Amino acid sequence: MSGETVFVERCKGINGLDKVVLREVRGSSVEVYLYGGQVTSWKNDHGEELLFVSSKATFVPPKAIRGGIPICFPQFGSQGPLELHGHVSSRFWSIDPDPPPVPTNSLNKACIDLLLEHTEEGVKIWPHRYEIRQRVSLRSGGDLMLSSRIRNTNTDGKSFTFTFAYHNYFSVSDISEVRVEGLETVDYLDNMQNRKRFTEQGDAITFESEVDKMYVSTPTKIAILDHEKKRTFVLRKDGLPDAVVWNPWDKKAKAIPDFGDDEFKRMLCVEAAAVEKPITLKPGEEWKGRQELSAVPSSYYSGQLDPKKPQAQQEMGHKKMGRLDWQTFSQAQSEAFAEGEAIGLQGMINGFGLGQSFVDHVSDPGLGPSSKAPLGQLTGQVEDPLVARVFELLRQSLVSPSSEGSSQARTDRRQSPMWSPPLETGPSQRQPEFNSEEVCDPGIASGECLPLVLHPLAMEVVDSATVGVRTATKIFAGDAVPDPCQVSAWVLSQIQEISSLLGVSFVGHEAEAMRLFSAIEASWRGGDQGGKQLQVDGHHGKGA
Ligand SMILES: O=P(O)(O)OC[C@H]1O[C@H](O)[C@H](O)[C@@H](O)[C@@H]1O
Repeated sequence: MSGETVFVERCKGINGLDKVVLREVRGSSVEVYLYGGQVTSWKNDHGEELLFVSSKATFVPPKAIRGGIPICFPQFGSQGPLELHGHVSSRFWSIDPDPPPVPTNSLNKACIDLLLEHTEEGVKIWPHRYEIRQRVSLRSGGDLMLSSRIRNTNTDGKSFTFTFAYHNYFSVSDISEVRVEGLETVDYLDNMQNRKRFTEQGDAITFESEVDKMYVSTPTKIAILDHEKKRTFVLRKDGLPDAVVWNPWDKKAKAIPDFGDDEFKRMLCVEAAAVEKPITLKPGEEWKGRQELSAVPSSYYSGQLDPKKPQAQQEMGHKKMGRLDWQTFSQAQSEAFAEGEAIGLQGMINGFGLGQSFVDHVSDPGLGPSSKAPLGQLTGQVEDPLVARVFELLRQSLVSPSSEGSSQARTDRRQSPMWSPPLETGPSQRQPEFNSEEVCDPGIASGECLPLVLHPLAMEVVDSATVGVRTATKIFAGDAVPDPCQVSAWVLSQIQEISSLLGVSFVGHEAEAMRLFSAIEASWRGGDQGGKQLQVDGHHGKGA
């Protein structure tokens, strides 16, 4: 690959409307129209479109763009006196000249901050003054993050109340092949029955007719599984307690002018929302909400299986994955999570090709003990060979020296050459079969916890030349600085990423860390598990 990636580019889109394109080195991209402040495209590193935009979308103001991610504010749906979904998706946003600071350790290079303020015209319709700041970030693993801040700028002392949604239109292969997980047993208000309240049944949601439901107080994570595409979208949200699920189906589709008659088959809206309990802001107050979207191969998703489906069918779509419970994390991790940084852990795990199988459990921040105590406990059963293998690699790399017997063992390991041959990860070395009874470690089988004693995050800023990679987090020190000719840029970046996202330093564990990530990389490059091949720029450590 030649040429530098332009992470953020402003250009003209359909009908000459201004848009901003975000790119990430591995090839993912996002497009955001200033009209509506609306994301209209999110592509993965294979260039596949992940969002639905109708072929009949007009891209002509004042009509909102049909598809992508419209913002609903100050009113969701028809819940109030305003036009459906409020008015901000038919307004021209600007690029925020004074955006909130980006965290110094952030790995997001592709990010744009948009701003929308009330207009005096608008005040006649909704008598309030406000400011909405929206950050759209394309994270290093290809995840799409939207975060919004809404401020009441009324000067007359009046509070205002609003509802809000990210009206996500996901692109799916065929709606009859899709199911949504995470909303089972959750209460919903059915928009098709005057918002009457029901409780969702215990099964994952599938689609056979029109659906327009507002699920209230949902879990923070919802998965949309597309069997045919073998793709799972994961929606994570914060500050947005509710979720709307909408598909117009055939009849309603025909009645929507900017929507193709058959397009209901290829889309599903699962919207992160605050609708049941409207939010009130006093003058000067600010509300924050955000969502992160990931798209991962379904074969790596650890979602609950539908007990009603025949086993053969389940295996076609979803391999049963291991359950890992990472019960505690360092304080740094908890704090990072609170700051919204740890959510990116998913991107890192996706980088391993594990999709949700670790994230499901790892991303629960837990409440770490003091940072002097073992930082984590990893227990569980591992049923998938690839997950088992990486799990084992992780365990080997992160395992406490004390659990390996003597401090001599640790010293020996530390004196081993920086570049140890990668652990064997070829097909013949993988555990051939795991059944539900088998586990990769006897300690895990008996439910014993493995203490992880990586050091708490060393937040010291070191000179980028010293670490050989661009980072503000101390990862390597002194003689342990790796020779970039010996490990790939991907390995360095993953070490960097896991270090900052987990809130740990690898000092004292450099060789194991490099061995671990190199082995994972080698495994991916060998890729006989249906995992995609890594696409690594500057393989020999030239950096991206
Ligand atoms: O046609 P729109 O204004 O874009 O609204 C499309 C749909 O959005 C939401 O999902 C609402 O719950 C639906 O009631 C509405 O029909």
